[in-house]
Amino acid sequence: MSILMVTGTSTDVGKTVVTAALAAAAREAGLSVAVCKPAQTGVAPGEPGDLAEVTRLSGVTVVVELARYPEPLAPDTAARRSGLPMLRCDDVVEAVRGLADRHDLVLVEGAGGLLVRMGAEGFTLVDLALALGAPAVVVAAAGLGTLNHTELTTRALAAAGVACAGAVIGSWPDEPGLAERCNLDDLPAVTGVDLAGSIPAGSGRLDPASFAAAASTWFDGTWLKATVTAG
Ligand SMILES: Nc1ncnc2c1ncn2[C@@H]1O[C@H](COP(=O)(O)OP(=O)(O)OP(=O)(O)O)[C@@H](O)[C@H]1O
Ligand SMILES: C[C@H](N)[C@H](N)CCCCCC(=O)O
Ligand SMILES: [Mg+2]
Repeated sequence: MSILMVTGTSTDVGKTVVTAALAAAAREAGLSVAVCKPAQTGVAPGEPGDLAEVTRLSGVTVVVELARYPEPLAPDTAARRSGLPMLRCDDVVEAVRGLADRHDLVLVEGAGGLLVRMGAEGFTLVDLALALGAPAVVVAAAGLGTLNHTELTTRALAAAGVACAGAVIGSWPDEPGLAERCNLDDLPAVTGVDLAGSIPAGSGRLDPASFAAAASTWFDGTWLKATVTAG
């Protein structure tokens, strides 16, 4: 079994779409996959959140959300304002380990960027990754500004002792501009981590069968086999 954390340089950068693509690729490779979204914010009770999108796109149905808060904020802030209980790091670790006992691959999607406070004592995805002994994939934007944001994130992972499994561009434009084209070389150069793939813009709007069939092609094949489908 293996656990892979999915973080990003910020919110709205494509973590959920990348999580769905990784889940679809692993499922297509015959692995049993589970996905955990510890803290969902900005979604009302009963409304579809990130995990509904992961299931819709990848077909993976073993999905676990541990806390949900209505306001679109950092989970600890949203919890305080809602009066709902804060998520606890130990509870997330226990839940993910339980999934890992029963599945080949567990994907854990953070909320927002790497250092967003997810709950009690201000724990972050870094704390979860350390407790689980799991590497993290960093989902990054494609264009101008991503070099700084991505290197900040990979340096924070390195400083904390969390292995970075690679970077993935969450939404690659149909017509990449100058910065996007340069970033394909500059991102691995400045971060020191592999650019493991990129998800074509609009992929989230594909029908599930097309998404699942294409997902594995969006990643470097060697990386995918070593990091994801090896199980
Ligand atoms: N490759 C893509 N194709 C289509 N839509 C995309 C793609 N990447 C991102 N999006 C869209 O951009 C928005 C933000 O993406 P996404 O939900 O994956 O961000 P996120 O990093 O998971 O955010 P959060 O921090 O809330 O979890 C969504 O509406 C999503 O559908
Ligand atoms: C609401 C949003 N979609 C995410 N779920 C939470 C993003 C928190 C970002 C906090 C911050 O970095 O300012
Ligand atoms: Mg998301």
